[in-house]
Amino acid sequence: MERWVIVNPAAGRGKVGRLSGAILKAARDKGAKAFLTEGPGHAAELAGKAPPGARVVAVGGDGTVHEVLKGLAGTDKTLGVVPIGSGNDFARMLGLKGLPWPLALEHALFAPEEAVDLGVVNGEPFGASLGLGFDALVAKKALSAPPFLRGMPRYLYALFAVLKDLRLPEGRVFLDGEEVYRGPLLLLAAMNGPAYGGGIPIAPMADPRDGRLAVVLAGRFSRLGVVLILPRLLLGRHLGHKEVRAFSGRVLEAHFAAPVPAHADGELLPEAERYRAEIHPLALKVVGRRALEKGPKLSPLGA
Ligand SMILES: Nc1ncnc2c1ncn2[C@@H]1O[C@H](COP(=O)(O)OP(=O)(O)OP(=O)(O)O)[C@@H](O)[C@H]1O
Repeated sequence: MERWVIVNPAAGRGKVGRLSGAILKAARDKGAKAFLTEGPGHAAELAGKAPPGARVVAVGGDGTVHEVLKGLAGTDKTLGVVPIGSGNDFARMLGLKGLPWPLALEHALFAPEEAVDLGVVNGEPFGASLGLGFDALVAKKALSAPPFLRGMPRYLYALFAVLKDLRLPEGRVFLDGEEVYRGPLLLLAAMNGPAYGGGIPIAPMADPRDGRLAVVLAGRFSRLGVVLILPRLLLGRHLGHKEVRAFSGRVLEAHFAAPVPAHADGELLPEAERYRAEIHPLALKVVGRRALEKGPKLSPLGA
């Protein structure tokens, strides 16, 4: 089996760039082919070129994972992850968050594989999360924030800029063909894993192996309502709010009168008036923690 390692030097706010020499060397020493990405889109291109049956390891954050996933989805290649991004929600979903990179690399290259569900939205695969509306708008706004703002201050700037002009789109939401909501929509999340945005537990009940999307819908919210629910959201205690509903299903459709922004694994999608998301049960081969924990011998990762 060929093993490929794809390293995004821009991930982790420069951290991967600083470590990239050591990571490429470690990967090659272990018999893998290792590549440094040259810009957005390159990781997907590389992953697409890996031979059938290959194991392809994404080194970076959720954006890197998302790109590699695009190059692998629908093939028999396996996705491994070395989480060193600023958002590592896919790795969190697989139980790999927090591993030091040398251990994570060893694990991604050699641990047994397992299968998780694969999300697809408007034809594009996603691993952990899909978000429509408010959160995608904040991510979009963050792109145009002043360059001196980085990390959390950048997102806070974007959050308040979006809140200032908050206008909720009217939407219709269908789950497995049945209309489940019609009205103003703050956000709609269709989740494979529990968290997005670097650990925000929007769908604590999500299970990436249940063949279903965990859907969380936030309907009519005022500006103050958004500010007040944020702390609850960060603690995963938002599901009891009267304007928040949770569902689960295989096919989610959302229709709007005008294009609404969306993100998949934190990467912005082309804006659309209609979204169709579906789950493909156990369609993605990954190297997670689970196969190892269930297996006969425990590795040092068990520590
Ligand atoms: N060589 C490169 N130079 C610049 N950007 C790159 C390069 N390779 C990949 N990218 C882009 O880097 C972006 C961020 O990657 P990723 O999400 O993995 O890291 P991150 O640290 O979690 O970043 P962010 O906080 O911006 O999401 C991706 O959107 C990807 O397209």
